[in-house]
Amino acid sequence: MVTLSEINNYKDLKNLDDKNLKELCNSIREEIITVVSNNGGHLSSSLGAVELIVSLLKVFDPEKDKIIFDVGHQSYAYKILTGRKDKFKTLRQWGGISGFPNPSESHLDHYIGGHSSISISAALGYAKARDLLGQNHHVVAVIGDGALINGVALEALNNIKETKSKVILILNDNKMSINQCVGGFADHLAKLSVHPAYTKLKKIIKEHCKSLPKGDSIEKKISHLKHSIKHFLQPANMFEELGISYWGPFDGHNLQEMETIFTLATKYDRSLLIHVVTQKGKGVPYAEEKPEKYHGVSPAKKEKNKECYNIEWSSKSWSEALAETTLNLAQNDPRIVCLTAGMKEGSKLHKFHETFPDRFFDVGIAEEHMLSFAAGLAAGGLKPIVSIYSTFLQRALDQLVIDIAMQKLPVVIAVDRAGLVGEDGPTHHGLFDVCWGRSIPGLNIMAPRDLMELEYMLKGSLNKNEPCMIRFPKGTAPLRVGRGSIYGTPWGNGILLEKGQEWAIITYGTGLVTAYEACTLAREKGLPEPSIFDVRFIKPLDTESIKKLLSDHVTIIVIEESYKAGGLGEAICDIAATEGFPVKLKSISIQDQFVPHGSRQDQLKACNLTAEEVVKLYLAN
Ligand SMILES: Cc1ncc(C[n+]2csc(CCOP(=O)(O)OP(=O)(O)O)c2C)c(N)n1
Ligand SMILES: CC(=O)[C@@H](O)[C@H](O)COP(=O)(O)O
Ligand SMILES: [Mg+2]
Repeated sequence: MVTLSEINNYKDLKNLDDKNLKELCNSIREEIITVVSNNGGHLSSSLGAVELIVSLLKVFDPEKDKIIFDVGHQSYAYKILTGRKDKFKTLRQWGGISGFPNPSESHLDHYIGGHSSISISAALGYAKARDLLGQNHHVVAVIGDGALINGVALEALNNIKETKSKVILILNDNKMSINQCVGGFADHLAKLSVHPAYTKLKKIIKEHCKSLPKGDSIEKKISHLKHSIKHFLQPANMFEELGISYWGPFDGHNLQEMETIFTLATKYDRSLLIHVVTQKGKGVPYAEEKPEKYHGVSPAKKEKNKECYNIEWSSKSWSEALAETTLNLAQNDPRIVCLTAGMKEGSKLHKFHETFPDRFFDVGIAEEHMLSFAAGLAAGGLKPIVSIYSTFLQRALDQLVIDIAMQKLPVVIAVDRAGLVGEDGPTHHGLFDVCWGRSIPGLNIMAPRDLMELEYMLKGSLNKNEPCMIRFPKGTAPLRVGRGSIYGTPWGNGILLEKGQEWAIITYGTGLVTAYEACTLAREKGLPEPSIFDVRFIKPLDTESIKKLLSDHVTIIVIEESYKAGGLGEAICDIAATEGFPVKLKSISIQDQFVPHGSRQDQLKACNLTAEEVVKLYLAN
């Protein structure tokens, strides 16, 4: 029996027959399950793509050919087979290998993964570069049915005919994004999967696939097969209409079938799309049954929130709290509608969907469309709440600026996963929204420090009749941070939570936790305790209160889990410089770097966002 331990890398696949390859696939699955159970990671997609990746690596040579995985959350088998077998146990850990492809990790990762739907564009770029530079290799993009519907992927499909450089697209169709794929494209792919012409074609190909000859006769076989494919491509097919040959659908778990088709694709002279049908979660009954539940698995070791003076933790995540509050508010206001771009699972919006199916819109992975759609809904008189991760909001920056802010439309954007996100790493941190958000005229940006504030800010934003962004992090939400009540603090004002001496911490959101920890540490060390000021509203800023803090303290430390450039620290520096306050102003924020994957604790430490560093900074001259 062949197991992973007998394989060094993909080059060894050449010597394995079908039976051995099947055994190897089982062994790869076992390794993926073992590591993901401990470290967390993207289980269902990776399980579903094992045979696909093994077949790709039998036919293509990644030393020469370029293979680009869309998102890359399905590429664990590729990592294992391309020199990272031993390191795979460090998946997503600090200093270990990334959960996504990354060329800085291996020269066999040809493009960075993390965000979806860019693989066709990247492949087309690689292919055009190859042709203009007179090189000779294959370029393959592997894209899922969920990722395919995004605007970027569709723009790339549209450009293939014009670009005239051959790319091989592999559409991994498992009928799932994170949740079930919905929409016109899903219907089109489903029709292709059952169309009688393709069923007949599949039969012929299966006949051809029974044995793949060597040498000259492969050319004969390919020419025969090509002829058959041409003959049977009659039904309406959007890929064919776009000038891309469509081959499929094939069984994405049938190694022989895929090897033959991929070999044939290498001989074909035009861009083509190979439609393979796979089962998300393949080989593991619980993942097959509930692929959405095992799409992203959390690490076995849960990070605990530290007990801290004046902070009471809840058992809810920020996402759960946002979803619950949205639902409660929607019960009393029929104009409230809720939107997500394929993230119903992570954003915990099931209950809203079930309760108000007509007021819930999952647009699929289509962030740009979602924001313009929300703008239209608001212009039409509704109150849209857009639930989106900070990192994915980057995709729709233009829509936020022009469609929403410039038209002053009352869209509420609930920005989830703001700050460091842990194991998903640099592609998924929400570290930019404050920096670019502050520069957008008329946009209100706020960060609740606890659940009471979240509710207050969501209600207030819905009444404000202006564009509002509410940002909150990944993980558990505090029930209460600092003083119990925010009532009496006017909308837009910051709040002095602790009155200390000599030094003050100015911050928002998760910075409050660090601030309270620093306060506790200062007390333990016999140092003066700081004032703690929560700005609450990052834009517009409560300038008057900040001026008072600047005049009442010798040292000010600004803490923010966001990039320094364009952040709160700079805004306060600006006030201090303009008004000429003779204050020592220091800040701890994210410096000019992409923060690697690992636990959130590892990341906070690496970015100096800890109580120890705050106290150290206070003591430094
Ligand atoms: C721009 C962007 N939006 C959202 C996501 C979150 N996300 C990651 S994988 C995924 C589903 C992708 O579905 P598909 O491409 O079909 O791959 P599958 O998970 O089915 O293997 C989503 C929504 C992302 N990575 N990038
Ligand atoms: C690959 C991807 O983009 C998503 O699956 C993402 O990893 C989800 O993040 P959460 O686990 O924080 O929901
Ligand atoms: Mg899919």
